[in-house]
Amino acid sequence: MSGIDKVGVIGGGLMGSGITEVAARAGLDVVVIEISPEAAKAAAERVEGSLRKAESRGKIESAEVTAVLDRIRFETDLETLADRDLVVEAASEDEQIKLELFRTLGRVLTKDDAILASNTSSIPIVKLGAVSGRAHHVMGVHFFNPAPVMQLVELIPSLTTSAETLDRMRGWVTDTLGKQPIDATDRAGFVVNSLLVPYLLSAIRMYEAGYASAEDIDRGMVLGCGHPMGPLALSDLIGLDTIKAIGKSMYDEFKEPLYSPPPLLDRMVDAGLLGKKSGQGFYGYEGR
Ligand SMILES: C[C@H](O)CC(=O)SCCNC(=O)CCNC(=O)[C@H](O)C(C)(C)COP(=O)(O)OP(=O)(O)OC[C@H]1O[C@@H](n2cnc3c(N)ncnc32)[C@H](O)[C@@H]1OP(=O)(O)O
Repeated sequence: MSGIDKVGVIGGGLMGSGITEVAARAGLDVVVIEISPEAAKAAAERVEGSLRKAESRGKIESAEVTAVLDRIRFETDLETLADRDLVVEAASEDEQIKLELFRTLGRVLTKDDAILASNTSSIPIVKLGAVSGRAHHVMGVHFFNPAPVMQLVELIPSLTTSAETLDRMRGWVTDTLGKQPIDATDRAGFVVNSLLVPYLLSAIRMYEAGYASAEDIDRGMVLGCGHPMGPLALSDLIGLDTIKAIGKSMYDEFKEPLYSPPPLLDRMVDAGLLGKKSGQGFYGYEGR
């Protein structure tokens, strides 16, 4: 057994709310930290909205929705995480923000063997471990969007993560959450984003160059390759700011031009066109 019963999640955005839902549905007590009461309220609505959708699809009973929601608390003070067995950081993909969080969390957690995990897709885990002062207990645990639906979790130990921490996280992901892990090394992009992000950026470049319409690029990959959604719709789902941040981290690490965010992506992020979460990306989502 992983011995992980009390979980903290930093950030209730797309990924944080999904991870919260997954953990609470597995019967765990979850505290979510947001930056303001307003953001905490939005995170609570996100989790409830997803549970109601699952309920409407017959994936979960109504009584269980209430029980799951009762297992989640939304807070704004990191100190409320003191008694947690595991904290999963799912803040925005910004190295400075994450470093500051790990510095603070390393001090806040009171249990000697408490694990600090990051859902980062591209920031070096070893750096987060170093600033936390408890590097043996720090690793990456990378979920996929939408977390309640996607089966995969990447496990990323750094050079300083202990074997025991990795074993406990593998047990948690497999036995408690019922997800399927793969192991990755601490390199920007890990396994999946190293393959996925250049593909998404290539689709954006193709659209930018006027090769084809967004709809036809997406239909091409859905109908021609059997993907559940096309690359531009998937970019909107992930969030264009997130894709830009991941591409930039990967480019910084490898200097591989395919990872470099194209100008159209920069401009869309500057304009606040972030995809589904902002209501507009390559497609419009108002009222959807
Ligand atoms: C960038 C990051 O670092 C890494 C990433 O996250 S990369 C992104 C990875 N994600 C992807 O590639 C997503 C690709 N897209 C897909 O798989 C699908 O299009 C999708 C799952 C997003 C949506 O599929 P679609 O069929 O249109 O949606 P929907 O019918 O609402 O839901 C799909 C299934 O999930 C279920 N579901 C939805 N919400 C749920 C929830 N909260 N809990 C449980 N099940 C849920 C639905 O009931 C449905 O199940 P069914 O097929 O048995 O009825």
